[in-house]
Amino acid sequence: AIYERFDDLPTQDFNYIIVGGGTAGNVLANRLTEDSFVSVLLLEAGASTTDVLLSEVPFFCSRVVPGTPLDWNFTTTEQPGLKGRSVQLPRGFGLGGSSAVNGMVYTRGSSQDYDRYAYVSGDDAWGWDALQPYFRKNEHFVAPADDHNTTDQFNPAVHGFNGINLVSLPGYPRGTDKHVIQTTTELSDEFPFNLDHNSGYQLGVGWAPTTTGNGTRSSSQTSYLAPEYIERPNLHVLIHAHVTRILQSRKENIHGSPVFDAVEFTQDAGAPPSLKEIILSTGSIGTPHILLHSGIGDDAELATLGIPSTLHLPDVGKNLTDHPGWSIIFSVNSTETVDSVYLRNTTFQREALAEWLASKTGYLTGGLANQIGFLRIPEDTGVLEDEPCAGNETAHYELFFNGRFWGPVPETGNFFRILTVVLCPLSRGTVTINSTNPLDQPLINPNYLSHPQDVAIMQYAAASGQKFVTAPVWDGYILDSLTSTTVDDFRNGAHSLFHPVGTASMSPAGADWGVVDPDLKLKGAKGVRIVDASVMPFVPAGHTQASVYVIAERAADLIKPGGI
Ligand SMILES: Cc1cc2nc3c(=O)[nH]c(=O)nc-3n(C[C@H](O)[C@H](O)[C@H](O)COP(=O)(O)OP(=O)(O)OC[C@H]3O[C@@H](n4cnc5c(N)ncnc54)[C@H](O)[C@@H]3O)c2cc1C
Repeated sequence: AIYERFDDLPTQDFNYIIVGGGTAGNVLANRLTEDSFVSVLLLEAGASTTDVLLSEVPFFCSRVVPGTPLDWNFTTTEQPGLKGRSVQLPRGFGLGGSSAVNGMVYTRGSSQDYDRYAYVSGDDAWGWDALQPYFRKNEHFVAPADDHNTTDQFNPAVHGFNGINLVSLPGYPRGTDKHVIQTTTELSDEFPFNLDHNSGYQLGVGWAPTTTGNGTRSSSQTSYLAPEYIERPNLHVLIHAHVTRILQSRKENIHGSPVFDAVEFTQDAGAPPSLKEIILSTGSIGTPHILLHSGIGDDAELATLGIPSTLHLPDVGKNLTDHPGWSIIFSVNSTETVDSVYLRNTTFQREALAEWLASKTGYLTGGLANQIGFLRIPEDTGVLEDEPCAGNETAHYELFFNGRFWGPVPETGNFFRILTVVLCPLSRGTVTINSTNPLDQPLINPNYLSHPQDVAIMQYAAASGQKFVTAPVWDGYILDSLTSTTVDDFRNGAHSLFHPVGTASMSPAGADWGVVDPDLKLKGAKGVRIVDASVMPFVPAGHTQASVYVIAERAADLIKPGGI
């Protein structure tokens, strides 16, 4: 059940304490409590997010964050690569975590992304083939909200139909669907059609599935904590519990490793013990934040703040990697755009909401975009000095086709937008702290566009987006390009795609770098595992939630007694 106060919990004996009821944390809460003899406490700083309309309605995903009660409201430090701007880095605050506020795009990346995780961590079980059962345990593919024929839009052979998390194809047509798909025929060399990006072979342009089902968002709360699971007597979810540190109630074990066996949090509850393990699932920002305040990080850096070191792990908070994105915008000769159909039409807004509330159908079942492209920069262009991606079938950049203006919509005009994304950035940043108060925000410095090759890829991607709309099908539709593709322009306009990873990265067992071993145990310590986006050593060439779900599904098997 879900509790608001620690004192109301029916027990204080737990086998596992999971910190963070987000994307990964709820998978673990579900899977570990499949064994009725295992007792789990899940601590979440925010509240429940089911029944929050902004989260439930797919179309509202662009409004649910930033700057709402469902957001941690993080901003980055001033970014030299973005002309000194600091940019918003929303993270979901509440059960479901970022899966309750994200853009819902369901992409797994390329098979090579996972094979690189296996190679870098020294554990073949993180490879694409080995993870297939876990993708299927997660995914429950369902028909789109409008029940249209999806034969040419995905390959059922690569999807899971019996998992827990709902995934489906776009549930409402967009005015540019035909244009985007026809471009894959007219400019097939550069923009080939890909029936299913989630097959492991991601290159090309195709339809974009989302974590939706029955016209509604599927978050890790609506799925993994659905009523049949949350009612388990061995699953205890405590909300409004902001964890500040993990603690050692004993000094160290016989091998000299520190044992972390208790957590401190904002409800005045003392420090409940965790009998077997503490699992940190607080995400790429929250996890290093808690570790650093617990004295786990670089000794010297912690000493400058006067935080006593409990474990010298210099890589905590390092290796922060995120996807930068930038939109190119075109004015178009059509009133069938999101701007005209919805954003400026308050009558239709009311009607669409009424339809969604009555039947979970209609315009508001649509997400951000119906199509997406994963593309590579040809070698002979000379743009790239080194291969930044996991392999030669992994995309360097993404084009995300979204029929609306970005930002406050001008009073007149109709627009088509292509979001361009650098998928394998070489820029690296940090999450650090500059205060001893764990309730203060951390310093988040993703160092966007600090590596020259990222800049070159973004420029190529923007030019590629311009090229896309030169296919004959766009004749008479595109009126004007409103964005130039100079480096100055996108340094002024680029932003986060909200995919931070890498701040508690996996490395081989025994390696003197990284933060967790391939079994996700905190290096050099006992009693702590990390299961969230922070453990990924590289950001996958896709949106990150599918990777987080699959990591959590495998982690559950690693954690279960006799786990594989
Ligand atoms: C606005 C936005 C749009 C995105 N769009 C997409 C998309 O379209 N497709 C996609 O694949 N990915 C997308 N992502 C990224 C994706 O959602 C994340 O990579 C993924 O959900 C991260 O999962 P996680 O488990 O690591 O962290 P989260 O899901 O963020 O979970 C962390 C949880 O821990 C809790 N927590 C944190 N600190 C504490 C603490 N100290 N004490 C207690 N609880 C704490 C948080 O409240 C949260 O519930 C988006 C993300 C955002 C924010």
